[in-house]
Amino acid sequence: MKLKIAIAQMAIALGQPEVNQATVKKYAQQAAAAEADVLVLPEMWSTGYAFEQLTTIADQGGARSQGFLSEIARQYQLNIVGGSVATQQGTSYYNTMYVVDDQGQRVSSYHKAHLFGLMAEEQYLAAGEQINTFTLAGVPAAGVICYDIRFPEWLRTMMAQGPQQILYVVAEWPIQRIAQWQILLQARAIENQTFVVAANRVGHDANNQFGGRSLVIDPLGQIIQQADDNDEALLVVTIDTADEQAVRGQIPVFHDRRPALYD
Ligand SMILES: O=C(O)CCC(=O)C(=O)O
Repeated sequence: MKLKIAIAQMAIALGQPEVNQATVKKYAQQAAAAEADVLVLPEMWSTGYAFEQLTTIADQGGARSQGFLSEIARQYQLNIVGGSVATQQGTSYYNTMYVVDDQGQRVSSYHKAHLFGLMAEEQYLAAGEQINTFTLAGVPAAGVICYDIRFPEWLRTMMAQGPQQILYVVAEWPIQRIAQWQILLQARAIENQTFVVAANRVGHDANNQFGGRSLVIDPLGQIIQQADDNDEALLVVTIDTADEQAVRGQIPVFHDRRPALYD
C-alpha cells in the first residue's frame, strides 16, 4: 500500500499558540495541495518549551488542540500525527501527542513517557505510562516523542504488539546532538523492521538551537529523504508498506525474540 506522508519541519514561536496554528494551517494547505495522506507535526508545536508559562498556556484537557487538529484534518482531508502540545489534565501537566484521522476523529493520545532532564521537563511535567499504537490511513503504527527514542525497550514494547508498519517520531531535538538523532532513528528502523517518519523543528528558543533533519527511513535503515538542519520545509515522501513486509519476511527478529531472557 502506498502512502504519501508530509512532514512539517517548522520553526515555533515561543508561547504563541495562535502564531503557530497559522503556521500549521499553511503546512496543511501545502500538504493537501501535494495530495498527502498524512501530515506530521513536531513536538510542542503549539508553544515550544515555554514551561514558565505553563499555567496560562497549557491546553486544559487538550480540548483546544484536538479541536484545532480535527478542524484542519476535515478541512484538508488529512490524517494528522499532531506532534505534541502542553496539556493540563487535572492538576498535572503533560507533553501530549494527539493523532486524528481525516474525518477529524481522534485515533490516539499519548503522554511523553521519558521526560528530558537537560530541558528540565521533569520539573514541570508528569510522565505518561501508556503505549501509543494506532491505525492511521489504514496502516498500523506507533508514535513516540523525542527523548523516548533513546529507550529502545519502550519502542520495542509497542512494535512487538504489531506488526506496526510505521514508527512516527516527533521532536524538538537540539542541533548539537543531531548526528545522534539520525543514528538512533536508523537503529530503531532496522531493529524494528519498520518505516520511521520523524519530524523535528528548526529555529531556536532562549537556550537551544534546534536541528531539523526531519526524515523518512525505510525498514532497512536507509534514509529515503531528509530535510536540512536549518530551514523550514514541508518534506513530502511516498512509502510503500510492501517494503516493510518484505524485510520482515527475510529476518524474523520478532519471531526469534526470547523475552523470557530480557526482564
Ligand atoms: O535526547 C536528546 O538528545 C534530545 C531529547 C530532547 O530534546 C527532548 O526529549 O525534548
